[in-house]
Amino acid sequence: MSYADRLFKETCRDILENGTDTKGELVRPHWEDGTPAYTVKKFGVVNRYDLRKEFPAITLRRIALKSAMDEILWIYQKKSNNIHDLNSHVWDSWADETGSIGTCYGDVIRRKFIYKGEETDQMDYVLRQLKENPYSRRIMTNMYQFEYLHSGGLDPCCYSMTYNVTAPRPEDTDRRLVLNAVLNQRSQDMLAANGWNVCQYAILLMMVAQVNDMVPGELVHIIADAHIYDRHVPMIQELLTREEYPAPKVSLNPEVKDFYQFTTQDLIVEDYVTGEQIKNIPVAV
Ligand SMILES: Nc1nc(=O)c2c([nH]1)NC[C@@H]1CN(c3ccc(C(=O)N[C@@H](CCC(=O)O)C(=O)O)cc3)CN21
Ligand SMILES: O=c1ccn([C@H]2C[C@H](O)[C@@H](COP(=O)(O)O)O2)c(=O)[nH]1
Repeated sequence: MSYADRLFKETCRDILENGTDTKGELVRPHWEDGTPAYTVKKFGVVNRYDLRKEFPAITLRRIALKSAMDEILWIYQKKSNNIHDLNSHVWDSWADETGSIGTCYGDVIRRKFIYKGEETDQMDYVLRQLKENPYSRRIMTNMYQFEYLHSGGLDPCCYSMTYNVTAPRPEDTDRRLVLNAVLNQRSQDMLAANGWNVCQYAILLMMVAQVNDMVPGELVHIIADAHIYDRHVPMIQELLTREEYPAPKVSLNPEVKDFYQFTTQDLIVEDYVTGEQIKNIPVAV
């Protein structure tokens, strides 16, 4: 059974049983009808996924893996902040009339800076460090840039990825170096986006590993505020009763050796058996 299902269920149960309620607090998000969107929340959730064992997709309901990858390519490869460059509609509510979500996400990744005399951007910096200096402990992207927050549509939730290379363990038959990462997330909507975010960053780790001829290893997901919105509680309770299936097999077209050449066509998904999709999840804006 999928390990991601177990972790998802454990995290949600923990939030419902031991979390605190924000009801009555001054909360920013609201529902479409203007009602404040309160949550039950848990501070400081840490989930570890080992990509050498299986892909971390929940099977309780289907995660749209190609759309999830498309959004990650939008941020880290196209480095775009315009929803017209995105194939899904998940960001529509946060865009202005030109389609821009402002100075956040891809806009921050795209920004140039000078590193050791050369102009680069955050993603190119990561790719170059992994090639030239793989054992460095300074390989990261960080989208939480205070000087740009005021004109962004939404402060980034998944805001930093720290890449870290380890040697293969004695029992590993694949003797290539292992690429791990810590994903830091300040805020997590468990129903709408937990499964989605985990799969996105697993795919990003797989892409970055492949272009460096490394094995994707552990993804450590650190969530500061893991929450379930009030209107999502019945849907989460129903998900908790669902059957779990084995994790799907997810791989990348092995021909792609350049991070900037990946497309969603290069994602190969096999044996993804899931429970029924939950239609029309209300998203707090
Ligand atoms: N309250 C809230 N929750 C979020 O998850 C969220 C925000 N706000 N603000 C911006 C983005 C948009 N996000 C979203 C919104 C919807 C889906 C969603 O409905 N995903 C569908 C598939 C969508 C598709 O195939 O195009 C799913 O089934 O996972 C995912 C991420 C994550 N973010
Ligand atoms: O990738 C994402 C993007 C957004 N979310 C969720 C987390 C929160 O529920 C909202 C953002 O509201 P804030 O008040 O800015 O925290 O969006 C997510 O889980 N994953």
